[in-house]
Parts: sequence; C-alpha cells; structure tokens
Amino acid sequence: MLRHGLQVTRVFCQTVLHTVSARPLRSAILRLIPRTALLPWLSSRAVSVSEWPLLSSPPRDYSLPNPSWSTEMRRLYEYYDSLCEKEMEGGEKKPGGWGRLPSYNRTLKYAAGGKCLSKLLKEKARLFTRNTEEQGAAFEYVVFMNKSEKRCVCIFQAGHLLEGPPGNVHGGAIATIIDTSLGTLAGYLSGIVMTANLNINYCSPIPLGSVVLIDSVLDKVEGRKTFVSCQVTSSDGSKLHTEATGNAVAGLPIPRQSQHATLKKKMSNTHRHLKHTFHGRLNPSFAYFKVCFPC
Ligand SMILES: CCCCCCCCCC(=O)SCCNC(=O)CCNC(=O)[C@H](O)C(C)(C)COP(=O)(O)OP(=O)(O)OC[C@H]1O[C@@H](n2cnc3c(N)ncnc32)[C@H](O)[C@@H]1OP(=O)(O)O
Repeated sequence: MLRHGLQVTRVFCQTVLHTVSARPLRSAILRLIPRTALLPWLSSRAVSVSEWPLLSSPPRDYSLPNPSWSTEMRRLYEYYDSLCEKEMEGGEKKPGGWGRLPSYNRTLKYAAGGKCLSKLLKEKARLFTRNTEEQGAAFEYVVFMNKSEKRCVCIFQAGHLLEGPPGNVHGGAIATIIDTSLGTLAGYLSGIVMTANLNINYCSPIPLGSVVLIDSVLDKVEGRKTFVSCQVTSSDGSKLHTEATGNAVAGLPIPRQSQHATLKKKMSNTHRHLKHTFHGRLNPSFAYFKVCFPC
C-alpha cells in the first residue's frame, strides 16, 4: 500500500516537475510536497537534489575505496593519496602535487549526444566503466592526476566479469581502461576530447583480480590534437603488461548551421544544470567541460 502510494506520488512529481519549467513555481511545489515522498526519485537526479538544500549531497564517487578493494589496491591508493595530502599541508596547495580525480558524473547526460535514446533512457546512462552495481566485479579504478608533470596514474583492479582468455583480462577491457586513462589525461589538459586514434601493444597477460598501474603522460600537443601514451605495469612496476599511444582531438566537430541552434540550446541547459548542481563549484573533472563546448 505504502509502496503504491509512493509510486503514485513519484509519477505525479515527475509529471509536475517535467511540465512546470518556471523556477519560482517549481521551487514552491518542491516546498509543498513532503520530502520523503520524493526521495526515490531525487536520489537518481543530482540536478533536482541541489534545489533541495536539506537533501543536497554530492553524487556518488566511485573512485573511493570500497570493501572489494584488495590490500594491494588500498596500499597504492593510500600511497598516492598521501602524496596529495602532503601537498595540501598548511591548508595551501603547493604547485606540482597530485590530486585524486573523483569519478565521472552523469550530470552531462543533458549534453549533446544520445540522440536516439528516449529521455528516460538518457537519464539512466552511466559511464561504461562504472556500470556494474556489484563492487569489484568489473572495473575498480581511481585516477590520480599530476597537472604540473602532465601525467596521471590509474590504479586498476580487474574484476571477474572482465575475463577474456581463461584467468586473464579481456583485451577489450584493457583497451577500455587505457582509453579512459588517456582520455582523462587528455581531457584534463586540453578540454573536452574524443579519442581519434589508439594503438595498443599487448605485451603480457593481466591476471584476473590483479592490480595494475596505468601510467599516462602527455607527449605533445599539436593544434587540436593531444598525443598521449601510457604503460600498464604490475603494481610493483616490475612487469610490463601493455603499452599504448593515443591521439585525442579537442573540441566537438563544428555542427552544421541547421544543427547549431539546437546544440547551443542543449549546451546552455547543460551549463544551467551544472551551475545548479554544484553551486558554481566545479571540481577538476568537470572543469574541462566549461572550456570546451564549442558554443
Ligand atoms: C573525466 C571524464 C573521463 C571520461 C573518460 C572517457 C574517455 C573515453 C574516450 C572515448 O572513448 S571517445 C569515443 C571514441 N571516439 C570517437 O567516437 C571519435 C569518433 N571520431 C570523431 O568524432 C571525429 O573523427 C573526431 C572528433 C576525432 C575528429 O573529427 P573533427 O571533424 O573534429 O576533426 P578533423 O577531421 O577536422 O581532424 C582534426 C585533426 O585530427 C586529425 N584526426 C582526425 N581523426 C583522426 C584519426 N582517426 N587518427 C588520427 N588523427 C586524426 C586530423 O588529421 C586533423 O589533424 P590536423 O589538424 O593536423 O589536420
């Protein structure tokens, strides 16, 4: 009965909030409806949560330690995390230090793209590498960025769903985490990018369940192209598993004149959502989106 009531309330709220666009009226409605009735819906919508001061909470950060992390994964996390902390001693951030990047946030589901998906499906979109609910089953990783060295290190623990050859990680899964690491570095340095080219040499298999380091560096920037490369090694650095080079092209392809107005509107919506979600405090992993939208 209670569940049915909540469902009815949820559908009602969705209908009202989707149709009522005027902000003052929308805020008034939000104040009138009991907060608990909206919890299930709000929990999946960071944008609306921000309009509700008491319920405001940061989106889930998948790059923080969880019980599935092995001792080695935690050890490496703590090592790089301690480098970040040392740099922040005295309340000031010294240049040249490391910083942990929080996981990608789907606030950008409102950006251009996903044209063929219904709005409902778009809202459910998740970053490919973060799409498994079971902790430790697939990609467990965290990225630490060193901006002054133009380098990032990704600590990656490969879960049992990533099996390719028996007992080892699938080459496509390795390519995915490499693309993510290189894309994150290129995006951090050059603004929003698309991987244009990725070359991978698989040198030795990565055992399932093991922890590896993906050390990515900037090679050069030429116009819109950012050339990056990485090495995937065992956690102690003694064994080379994979090496790769990539070329990421900054900026979105320039839309044709007829598409320009629609894209511009979408982008302005995205900026509005970002502003309301984070109250203008964009974290490093979002900062690049500010710069790069072409309109
Ligand atoms: C915190 C967030 C973390 C998120 C991490 C996730 C990272 C995931 C990264 C990805 O997986 S991206 C998805 C896979 N990539 C794609 O789907 C890209 C598909 N390709 C495109 O969209 C376009 O081809 C592209 C944007 C890459 C380039 O199109 P443009 O029309 O903007 O560029 P244009 O063709 O004018 O070329 C610009 C330059 O790039 C070069 N270029 C383009 N495609 C290339 C290619 N394939 N290989 C090498 N170079 C290429 C091209 O030669 C040229 O060089 P020059 O300036 O020197 O003339």
